[in-house]
This record gives sequence, C-alpha cells and structure tokens, in this order.
Amino acid sequence: MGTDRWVPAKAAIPVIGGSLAYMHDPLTLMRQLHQRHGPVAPVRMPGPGPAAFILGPDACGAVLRNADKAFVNGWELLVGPFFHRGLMLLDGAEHRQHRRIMQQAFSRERLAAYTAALHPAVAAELDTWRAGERFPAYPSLKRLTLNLATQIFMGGHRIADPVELDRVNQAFIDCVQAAGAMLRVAVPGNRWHRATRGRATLERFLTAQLPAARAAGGDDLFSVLTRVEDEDGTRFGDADVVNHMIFLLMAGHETTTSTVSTAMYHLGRHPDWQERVRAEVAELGPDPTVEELGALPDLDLVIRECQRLVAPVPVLARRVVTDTEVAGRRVPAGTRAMVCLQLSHYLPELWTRPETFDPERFSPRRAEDRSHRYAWAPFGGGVHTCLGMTFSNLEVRTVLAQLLRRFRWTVPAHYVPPMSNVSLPYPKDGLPIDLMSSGARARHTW
Ligand code: HEM
Repeated sequence: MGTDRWVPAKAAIPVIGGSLAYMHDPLTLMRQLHQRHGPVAPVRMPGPGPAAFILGPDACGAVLRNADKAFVNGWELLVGPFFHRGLMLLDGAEHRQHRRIMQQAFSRERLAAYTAALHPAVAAELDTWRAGERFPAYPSLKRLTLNLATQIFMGGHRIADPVELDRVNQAFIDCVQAAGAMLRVAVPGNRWHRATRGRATLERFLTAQLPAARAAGGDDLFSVLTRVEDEDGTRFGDADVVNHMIFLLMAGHETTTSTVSTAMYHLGRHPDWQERVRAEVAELGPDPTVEELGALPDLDLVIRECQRLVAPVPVLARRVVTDTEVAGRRVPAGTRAMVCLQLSHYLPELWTRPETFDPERFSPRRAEDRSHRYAWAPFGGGVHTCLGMTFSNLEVRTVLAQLLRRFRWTVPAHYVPPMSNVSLPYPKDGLPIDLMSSGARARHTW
C-alpha cells in the first residue's frame, strides 16, 4: 500500500483557528478537512505533539480496530485528571481484565434489576414536569438523568442527607464540565479548579460509602461493582471501584441526556413520528420489562436516527505509540488521533439526504446503516466499544416511553437548536419545548 508523506503540523490550520472552528461548527470543519486532506488530516491542537483528524468510516474503523496495536486511548489529556483509571482510560491487558470484570455488572440479570428501578425513578422526576408551559427541556432532562444515575448507580436511597446528595451531584457536574475548559490549569474559581475539587469530593464520598455499598448487597451499580468478579474470581479493589464509579457516572449521564433531548426536538418537529411512537408505547404496561422495551421497532428507528444526527460522543481520542499507517497515510508515533465518528454519519455516499430526519433509513427495507460497519457508530468500536450501550438504550426508551404517555409536545416554529460544541454537544439555549398533557391536541406551529 502506498504511503503518503506525513504533512507537518505547520501546514495545518492554526491552533486557535482550528479549535474555534471546531467549537463553532465541527461538522463543517470535518467536511473541509476531509475534502482537503482525505482520511487523515493533520491539525494543530493545543497539547504535546502532532495531531490529526481521522475521517471517514474506513479510517475510523482501522483506528478503532487497531490491528497493529499502534493506538492507545488518548483521553488522558482531555479528561484524565477527573476520570483517570476509568475503564475508557485503561489500555492493554489491564483494560481487558477490568472490562471482563465490569461486564458482569451489565449482565441480563443486572440489566433487568436496573430497569425495574428505572420506572419509579423516572416517574418521580416526570411528576415534577408541568404541561401547559414553554420550558427549557435540556436542563430538566439533565437533572432527570443525574437523579437516575444517583439512584440506579449510586444507590441514592442510602444517602439520607439531601445536602450531601446535592453536594455530590454538584461535584460530579463540575467534573463533567471540565472537559470543555479552555484553560486546563486550576485557577481558583475556574472550571478546572472546580473539577479538581469535585473529583476530590467524589473520591471522599464514594470511599466513605464503600463499606455500606458492599454490605448492602444491593442492585445498584455501586453495590454490584464491589462484588462482581471475572471467571478467575478476580474482583476490583476499593480504589478501582471508586475510579470506575466516577467514570461511569460521567459516561452514562451527558450521553443519555443528549439522545433524549435530540429525540424530544425531532419528535417535537415531526408530529407524525411522535404519534407513531406514542401509539407503540401506549401498548406497554406500567413497568415494561427489558424484553418489552427491546421490542419497540419504531422507537428504535427514531433513537438510532437521533444518535446519527447528533452523535453524543462525536469524536474519540487516541494516541499513536508506534509509527503506523491509516488508509495508506503514515501517522508517526506521538500523534494525537481524533476519530471523527460524526462525519461518517453525514456522508452522502452512505446516507440518503443525510441532513434530513428520516428514521425509516434504518428500517430493514432500507438499512442504510449496513452500508459500512462504521457508517453508524455512536457507541464506537473495537475493544473500547461502549459497555453501557444496552443499559443506555433501556434508559432512553424508559424515559421516552413515559414522556410520550404523559405528554405531547412541539418546538417553536422554525426553531433549530444552537449547539454548544465546547465539550460534548448540547443545545446552548436549553431547548425550548411547548409541553401539553397527552390528552391535549398538539398545536403545530411550524
Ligand atoms: C447514548 C448513550 C451513550 C453513548 C452514545 C456512548 C458512547 C460511548 C463511546 C463512543 C464509547 C467509546 C469511547 C472510546 O472508544 O474511546 C463509550 C465507552 C464507554 N461507555 Fe458509553 N455511551 C453511552 C452511554 C453509556 C452508559 C449509560 C454507560 C454506563 C452505564 C456507558 C459506559 C461506557 C463505558 C464503561 C465505556 C468504556 C468502555 C471501554 O473502554 O472498554 N456508556 N461510550
């Protein structure tokens, strides 16, 4: 295979220009770089060594499959200080062993127990939503998933003190927000500083709670992590449980919120689809099982389409440890490789009218996602493929099913959410939604 010369970083877009262009409109930047450089585009980014965007499904697939073991995870620089030793930040044999143990926390049996706990927790949150007003849905969804994480992951019922619960939630939010900090040095009052303190608070809290979580033998993830073991009987040490918990809280929170909020937006714009999925969930009983939630084909089409249009994790970070080749291009050791999943979701050679909301493209008849293994890859691929994918699907379906059964909603006429891309994408204006009770007729304003 012919190898193109590595284009030195000075030929690439300037540091600030590149970062700002990404934050302004990542998809346009990815398209421009793809057109100009093909599948491996050198970019200048703050941080050590050269950097490249990996573009298109072949190149993304090659990096994620990592056949020659040239890539290790590159997240340390972005989120390392707050999420270090989380599963996604481990490599090689250690990663394999930790993944094997953690997989036991996501077995069928465990998922059934988490799902049973999800129903009342979602209902309690949605009881606080009021029909008849326009309100920013995104912050409410974020609070909802955070409370779910506290209940399902942390065994929130064991935390008696509401002040402490608030403090823990805030510490966790501070950690998540640091990923988008421009200034990656702690200066009192800035994001990095708040996150450093947040990490310390979470560590103290979880370490103190660990004996109770272990003794409880409960069905929440925290309790489960203290006792799961791989086939050789190896278990996590106490520090591992704490590190994994902090990472899982982050991994499961913003990503799930993103999918539900994208779905609320598109279902608000497309009443035909809203009615179609409402009719489907109307058949469910009050506490649907994993199997019942899994058998909602129309909702499944909608969720996949939403994750195509707004990939909750649009770019994955890798670091090159030995000189290698991607799609015929030489990529030297030391390069930071940004795997741009989001671009593949919009390539016109893979998708019909990629800008359009068209869930049917995932139907067995059209199966556009089958055109390439990495055409649709919101959960990544290779050894780090999302471990929470099934749980997240159950959570998204549970929240949407309850929303659809309780409410109808629309979005303002001609409204398109202005997205923040500083860290993971979210609607900057909070996503205004006009909420009605499910009995009321929708007022379609577009
Ligand atoms: C819509 C929701 C979600 C999306 C789109 C998503 C996406 C991803 C992606 C793309 C990765 C791969 C990162 C990489 O290769 O560098 C990943 C990893 C991971 N995710 Fe998710 N995620 C979601 C929800 C969740 C949830 C709810 C959990 C936990 C309950 C979770 C747990 C994990 C874990 C543990 C990893 C690391 C796997 C490993 O390194 O072996 N995710 N996720």
